[in-house]
Amino acid sequence: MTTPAIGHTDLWPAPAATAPVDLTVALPGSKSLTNRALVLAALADGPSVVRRALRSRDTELMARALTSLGAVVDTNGDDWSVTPLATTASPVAAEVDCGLAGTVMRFVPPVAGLVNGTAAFDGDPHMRNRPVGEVLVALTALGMRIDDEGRGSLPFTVSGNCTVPGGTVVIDASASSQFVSALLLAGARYDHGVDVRHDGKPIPSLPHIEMTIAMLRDRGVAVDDSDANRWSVAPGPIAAHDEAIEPDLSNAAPFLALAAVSGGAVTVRDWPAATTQAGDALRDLLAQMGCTVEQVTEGLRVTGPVGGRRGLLGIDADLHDVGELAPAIAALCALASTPSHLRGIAHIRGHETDRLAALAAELGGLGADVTEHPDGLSIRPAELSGGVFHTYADHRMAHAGVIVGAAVSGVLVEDVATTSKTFPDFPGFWASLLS
Ligand SMILES: O=C(O)C1=C[C@@H](OP(=O)(O)O)[C@@H](O)[C@H](O)C1
Ligand SMILES: C=C(OP(=O)(O)O)C(=O)O
Repeated sequence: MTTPAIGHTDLWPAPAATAPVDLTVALPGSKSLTNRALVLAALADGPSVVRRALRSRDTELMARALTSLGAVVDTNGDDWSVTPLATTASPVAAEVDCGLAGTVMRFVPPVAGLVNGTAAFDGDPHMRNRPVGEVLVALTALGMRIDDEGRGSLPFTVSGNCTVPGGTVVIDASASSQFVSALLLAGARYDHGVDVRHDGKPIPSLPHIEMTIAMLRDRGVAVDDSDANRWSVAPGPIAAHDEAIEPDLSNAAPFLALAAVSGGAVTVRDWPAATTQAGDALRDLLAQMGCTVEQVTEGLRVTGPVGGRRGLLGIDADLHDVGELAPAIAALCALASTPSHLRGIAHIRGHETDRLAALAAELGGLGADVTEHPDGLSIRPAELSGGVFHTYADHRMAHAGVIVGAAVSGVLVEDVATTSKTFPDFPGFWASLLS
């Protein structure tokens, strides 16, 4: 496999955890919940509030995208108020910067068909490689006008005329669950709703589709998901709704990993008792790796094994449903005392970078014994040493780098600022915990 191109050169000395930590952290809100809440608020039948919204690059790009289509999103403060799009307003000529946000590139085009005007989509250089063609073909079949010059990727233009016929569409969503979520989020606003069927290899990241369905139902939208690989959204209004955003449980991974590698304890405040977030799987994954995981009054408390990384166990895990956890888990596997096999994650080659190639290259570069497979990684115990950990503009690669750096001295994480995609001032917060 080829190693992705390396873009930035700033090197950040990752702080080491020289003793077992004992920390309680409050984490920023979920990217997935914030961006869904913003899209649904823009399509709703009245004003909504997104409480404790995540303020990060992905969510600010989403707010800007919806604003350019005619919604009003007030991002001052922690609670963001949203006035929905007015479909009869004078024509828009929007330019939508997707950055490197899959949720913006996939969730906003289905909305753009409902406005009067055009929306030109583009993003960061790597965004042109991330898959979106299935969404564009589906939207065309549902009655929207899209011009991508046959590329099936960014850049493309959506021309909307306030109504979308909708109906039945068959897609292959094996590259990303976001293809399905995208069509469901806006589908109630199409004349005939939307009936999405998947035909292809199994869809990854299914909890994210559950999240989409739950949020639609919270807003009074009828969704039939009784058949496998088929979702039907009835046409009708999307009720205005105030949503309190849960902490981002996937972004909890590096913090809980600190407990695992140092043999200390970390409590993440306000861990929800029930959630659709994929990051909730960390409870089970970390327990399998030898950590003690308890729900306490303040939140979720993880205590690392005695001896820290020396007592950390490898894991054989299918991460198909929770691929966004793979970089952090792979970093822990590289520090563990027994072998690991991470499977079912071919799709993460289409994430912010080819994460399997990047993890093999960067963990391997620090001495880890990693074999890259078409759909995963095998990682055997090895002595790691310091060095440069490249991040490929991928926030979760940076998380993997700082996890290794907490356990191994001399790790330099390149472009740690890329964490701003989903976390405000991650390096400042991380360093404050280890100073
Ligand atoms: O819908 C969402 O909010 C997400 C879905 C998943 O995408 P894939 O299905 O492409 O893995 C996940 O990895 C991503 O971080 C967020
Ligand atoms: C895959 C991810 O992001 P995106 O929403 O850009 O797909 C991620 O955050 O791990």
